[in-house]
Amino acid sequence: MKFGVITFPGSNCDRDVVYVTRDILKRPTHRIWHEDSDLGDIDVVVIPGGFSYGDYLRCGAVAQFSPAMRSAVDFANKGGLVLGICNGFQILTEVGLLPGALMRNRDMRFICDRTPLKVERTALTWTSNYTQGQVVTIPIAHGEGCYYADTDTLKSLEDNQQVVFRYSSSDGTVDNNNNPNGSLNNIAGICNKTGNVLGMMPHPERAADTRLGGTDGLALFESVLQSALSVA
Ligand SMILES: N[C@@H](CCC(=O)O)C(=O)O
Repeated sequence: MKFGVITFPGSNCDRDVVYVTRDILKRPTHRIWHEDSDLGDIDVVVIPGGFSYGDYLRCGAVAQFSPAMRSAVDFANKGGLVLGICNGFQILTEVGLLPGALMRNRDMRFICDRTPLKVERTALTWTSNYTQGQVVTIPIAHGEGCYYADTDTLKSLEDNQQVVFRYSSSDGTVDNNNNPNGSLNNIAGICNKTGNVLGMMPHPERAADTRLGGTDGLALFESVLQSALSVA
């Protein structure tokens, strides 16, 4: 399984993802500059966190027009696996691969923390190595992470089981006291209807090495590898 990681001016988590896929998981990893429309021979595109194009206008608004993102949209529409982390999730909503929007955090402040997340769906390429309802601890770092969607969209996300991660307490309680940024329904990550596109505000790549304080995020990348093995 080969990974491709897009870098925009202002990305700051691209190397962290490369460290996980190339150095920890030992998988071929191709770095894709935002001006490249050729993604190369890859199986998974990762859109990393950061402040693409300085977060001007709003997070992800400019990145949606980059040649690499236009190719990533084609790739996703053909069934390719696309993961957007934090700024990557914001970009995925901007290009329309995922519904809804990420707005300013409820308290209007940038949050940098570690937060418990409840895994809501494991019948997915991205999460098969977790258990249903498992609570994992993953870092968050964002100013615009408050997930919003209109009532119909929210209902359809819930009905189709597209909510993959929710902010929770460490015992798995999902409520307003355990919602760092005010996201509707405590949504921390969603997938598209077909499940090949996942966007999440927390950073699994920052929880993939014991030296960084935890490995709860590594299972996400291992799930993807597992799915490739079971298909092969
Ligand atoms: N630019 C984003 C996210 C930062 C990141 O991706 O780590 C924000 O402040 O909301």
